[in-house]
Amino acid sequence: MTTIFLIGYMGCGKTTLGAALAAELGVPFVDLDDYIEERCEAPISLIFKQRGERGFREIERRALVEVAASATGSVVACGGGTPTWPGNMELMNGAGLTIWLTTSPERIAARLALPEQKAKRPLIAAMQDSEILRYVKENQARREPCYSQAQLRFDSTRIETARETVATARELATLLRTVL
Ligand SMILES: Nc1ncnc2c1ncn2[C@@H]1O[C@H](COP(=O)(O)OP(=O)(O)O)[C@@H](O)[C@H]1O
Ligand SMILES: O=C(O)C1=C[C@@H](OP(=O)(O)O)[C@@H](O)[C@H](O)C1
Ligand SMILES: [Mg+2]
Repeated sequence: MTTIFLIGYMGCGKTTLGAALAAELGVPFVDLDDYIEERCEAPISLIFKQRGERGFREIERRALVEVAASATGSVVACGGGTPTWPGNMELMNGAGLTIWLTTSPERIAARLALPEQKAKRPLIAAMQDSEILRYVKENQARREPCYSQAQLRFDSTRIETARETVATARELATLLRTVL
């Protein structure tokens, strides 16, 4: 099977749906943030603190190149900002199938405002909950030209529970089996 790259904004469900989709398809799952944390032996928040966003993006680019070459046939959940670095969308579109997972900004903001979600995402960690929705809307709009280079788009706004995630992964797997 071709490698599947899930892209989309922070909190849209790439990691959650990606793991369920890989299980459904019976293929390995790679989360790019987890891969980076293992490689660097440091959490994403510390990498941002020590090297800044630019330093993180350079590490993320190298990780993506490695994963695209080594994890063929896997489902890969990217970080929300992976598509913004020059060449990353071209790399993924050339190496497999890219799927843009979309979810409403309101739902994303509600998920990201949860303390444990906020704490692991340095771009929003210091924000008041009331600032998050505006930031999500503005930042998502800025990133849209990158996300829209995906080959497929899948709206997961209606998924609200873990059980629905599994059902959706099944639906998506069925769809993918017909196109791959
Ligand atoms: N379909 C869903 N229904 C309810 N909550 C979800 C769903 N998908 C994700 N979440 C919640 O939102 C949080 C962020 O999801 P995650 O998969 O980490 O998103 P991403 O990898 O795109 O940032 C998760 O911790 C999870 O609890
Ligand atoms: O959107 C972003 O710039 C980021 C998204 C995060 O991944 P998730 O989209 O899985 O939260 C993580 O890579 C990092 O905090 C930066
Ligand atoms: Mg994730």
